[in-house]
Amino acid sequence: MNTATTEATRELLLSRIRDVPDYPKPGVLFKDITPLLADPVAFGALTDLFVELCTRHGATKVVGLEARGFILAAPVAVRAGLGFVPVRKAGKLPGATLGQMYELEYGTAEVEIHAEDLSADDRVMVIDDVLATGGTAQASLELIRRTGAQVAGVSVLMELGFLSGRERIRSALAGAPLEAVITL
Ligand SMILES: O=P(O)(O)OC[C@H]1O[C@H](OP(=O)(O)OP(=O)(O)O)[C@H](O)[C@@H]1O
Ligand SMILES: Nc1ncnc2[nH]cnc12
Repeated sequence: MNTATTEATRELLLSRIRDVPDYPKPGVLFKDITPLLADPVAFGALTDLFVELCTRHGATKVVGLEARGFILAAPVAVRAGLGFVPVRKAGKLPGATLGQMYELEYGTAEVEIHAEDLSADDRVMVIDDVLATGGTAQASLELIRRTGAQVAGVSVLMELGFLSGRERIRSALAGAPLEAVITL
């Protein structure tokens, strides 16, 4: 994130993220963004930051990752004047989909996109709350690549650096930027 992200804004956002130990399972420190969503000043400041990144990187579409990514990405798309496209967990989209499996800590999961929602003319900004292991973002980038669209970047509120998601998605980014407002 560049100098336009003031330290005061970062501090405000960080103060609105609640740590919940041992959720959803023992050993996980869950980063709960509901206090941030409940504060219109903080939510508005984060939306402004993401809009600025969409503009800077020339996005034509905003992709949100289910479910918390939907909440953050939708107001960005509206404010930036761009279309919103959901990447959903498998089995939720009614039309013709592309699907991508990915590995979780234990087992596998799958995400899907409506194939007709993106085309080769699009440059896509992917928005989510957390980059952890990078599995969700990596699968989503692969889906976007398969539609023929370009990736303008991935923007997240929080990067959990110790889980090395940045390294995992490096090749899928193909040179596009990963922007994290807060790195922990
Ligand atoms: O980098 P990763 O290890 O893939 O983890 C990050 C993902 O995990 C969380 O979503 P989750 O699947 O818990 O879904 P939710 O937003 O529906 O709660 C988070 O919102 C990211 O999408
Ligand atoms: N620690 C965490 N907190 C919130 N969301 C997450 N997604 C993956 N790891 C997470």
